[in-house]
Amino acid sequence: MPVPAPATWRIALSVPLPRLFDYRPADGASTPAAGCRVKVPFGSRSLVGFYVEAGTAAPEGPELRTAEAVLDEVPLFDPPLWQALGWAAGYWQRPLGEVLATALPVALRQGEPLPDTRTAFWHLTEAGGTALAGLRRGSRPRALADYLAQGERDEAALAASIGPGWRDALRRLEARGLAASILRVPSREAHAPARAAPERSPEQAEATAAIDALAGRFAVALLEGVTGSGKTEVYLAAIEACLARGRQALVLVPEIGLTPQAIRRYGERLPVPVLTLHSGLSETERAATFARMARGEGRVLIGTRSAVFSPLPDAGLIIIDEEHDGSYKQQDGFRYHARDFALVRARGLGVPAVLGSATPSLETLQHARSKRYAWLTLRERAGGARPPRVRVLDLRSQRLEHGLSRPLLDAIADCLARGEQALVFRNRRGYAPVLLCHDCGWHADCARCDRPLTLHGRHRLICHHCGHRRSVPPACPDCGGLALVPQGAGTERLEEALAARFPGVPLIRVDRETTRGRDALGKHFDALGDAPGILVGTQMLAKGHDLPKLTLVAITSADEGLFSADFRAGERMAQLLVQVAGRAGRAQRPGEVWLQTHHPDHPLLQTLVTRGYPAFAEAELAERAAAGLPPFSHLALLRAESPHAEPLNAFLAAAHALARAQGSAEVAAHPPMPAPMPRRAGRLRGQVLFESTHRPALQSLLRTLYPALFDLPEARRVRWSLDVDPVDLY
Ligand SMILES: Nc1ncnc2c1ncn2[C@@H]1O[C@H](COP(=O)(O)OP(=O)(O)OP(=O)(O)O)[C@@H](O)[C@H]1O
Ligand SMILES: [Zn+2]
Repeated sequence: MPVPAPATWRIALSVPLPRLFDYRPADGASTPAAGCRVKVPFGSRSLVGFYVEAGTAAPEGPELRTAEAVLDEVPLFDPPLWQALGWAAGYWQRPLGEVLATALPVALRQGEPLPDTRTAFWHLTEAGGTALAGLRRGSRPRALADYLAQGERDEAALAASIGPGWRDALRRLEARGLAASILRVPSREAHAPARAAPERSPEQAEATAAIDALAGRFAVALLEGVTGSGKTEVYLAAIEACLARGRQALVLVPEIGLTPQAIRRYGERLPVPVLTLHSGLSETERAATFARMARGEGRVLIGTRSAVFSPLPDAGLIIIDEEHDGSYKQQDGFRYHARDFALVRARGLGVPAVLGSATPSLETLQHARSKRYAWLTLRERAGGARPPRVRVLDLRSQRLEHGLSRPLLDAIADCLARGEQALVFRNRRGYAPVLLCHDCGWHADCARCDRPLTLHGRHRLICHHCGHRRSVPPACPDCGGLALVPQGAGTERLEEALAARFPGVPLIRVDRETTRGRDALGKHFDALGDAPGILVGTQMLAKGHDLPKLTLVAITSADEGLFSADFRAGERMAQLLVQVAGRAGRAQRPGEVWLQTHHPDHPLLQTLVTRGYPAFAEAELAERAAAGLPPFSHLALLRAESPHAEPLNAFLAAAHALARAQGSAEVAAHPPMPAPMPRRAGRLRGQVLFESTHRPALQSLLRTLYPALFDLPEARRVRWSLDVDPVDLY
């Protein structure tokens, strides 16, 4: 008689292997629900994994180890989230355990319990009521007792009312038995918002009504509104309506967009506390936010990319602001796209999603054109502001002072004289992008990347690709000449030149060097205030900022991206130019945009300047359609790198052969190629591109190819990764 195969638990672990792991059930434990965390032995370690399903052990299989403990009674993932994450692992080709771990705050990933999210509420005890009159007038304990006599208060309210020293005073009352606290969940009752909404424009009202009409079912709306058109007002109105229906709202914003100013704006206008999730939070705070959302205590969550994994048990609405923004795509590990995953979640939850942008991605536009998305537009700026006037400055006939032309410098002088602010945009940090020998043409390259080193200050050369640093050589290493000259201008050089030209004028540089850490950007803006001054910086300045005194935007070079090999370079450049230009003249005073270029007749620039982003996007979509590029085809990119050519080529050839052997007529597997940047940090880089007009065909190929790649002996000798829907081909 055959022995019945022993039952096993199949566990997803966060290890780079595309499979589940079998364990014997933990002693005395009943079978957990799918998604519960389980502690299991793995090698010499103990790991936290996720129960997926029951299995049976193969009779001839290896001896199974026993699971150590089940950590959850109820899984941390609710069923729609669990399902969406399973889908994500399949779609973006990543081991389920890694995907599940990514979706959790680190503390929960490591097995901590869902944190207690109750708050201490303080009240006066009976003894406190009696003793109140005897407390010294004007003392802090007395003020505190008077305040508590009005009713129970949480600690935030005490801090706000009493000010510094409140905690000490409270401790003294507590020690004497005059005050006591209880822990409970803050009530969900709505309060009156601190600030009223402005009167909505007819366009804003129309968009709001259209979003409202989608409530209660899955639908996607593209809100295409020119810069400064008041998209945030539309989001706020939609969130209010969602809250009124008793539902939760999730708002995703780009990394740089979640400034304290933006958070305050939502907080002041909504009738509930707003939770946030961003890189500035501690792990404890992240876990608490997760718990608050999971328990339904949190009603509105605003966060960057990873907030898309938040539990939403009462979901009503998902908003993705600046949907075109590159920071929504995770560029390593589990390479998901938060916008796309947000839409998958909305579908699973049966709620509408709103994608907002002044410069929608071509993918999103194509969905709107083909009527899969509702298409809402705001054509006018809010509050009577006018669109900025754009001037193209032909650099071919101009002498440049450190990258700045005379007419531009004059315009900045006029702007300052009017008491207004100017923004000088250059998407290159450092002093100069190249250090050149004037005598022989030698230039300083990174020995590990074969790309020019960027000059920082006057003495340091830094590789922006691998971080390699060295000092400027005293003479040209090739010819011994002493004429080493910086070529081109980065933000540092512009700052120096502007400071020399406009002495005494407040000047603030905004780039990765000067703007690190939480709210560094907000501090820069505060320092500038409303006084006349100049901002000079990189794309950090392009996103969503609203500075009423800013009337002049100077784009010092519009030429990058015009001739790039990357098919998305034009789209990206157009988005960047329109967004940075959109910072000008957002309040009463009209704005002007100066665009310096050596290619004033370039069709891309011409279309953008004379007919705007929508016309540019139409033209670009037509070209993509003709060339069979996304969004009219779908890509997946297999990348690999190695210090040596032989293992790299062997792996790519084997992977390519494997794909060919699977033979899908609908998917093109292009032959192995060097990456657009063929060497980086001393490693050779290559890739195989898969392409299909039929997404399911591509997915079906990847489903078999991905696990098979792990089994290739060649795979062990290289670093490799698979990127589904890559946004850049580097
Ligand atoms: N109906 C309105 N009446 C008056 N002012 C408004 C109205 N709606 C929005 N505003 C103001 O207009 C400015 C621009 O609004 P908002 O920042 O929402 O624009 P946006 O569409 O998000 O722009 P961008 O895409 O450039 O970031 C803000 O200062 C906002 O307070
Ligand atoms: Zn380098």
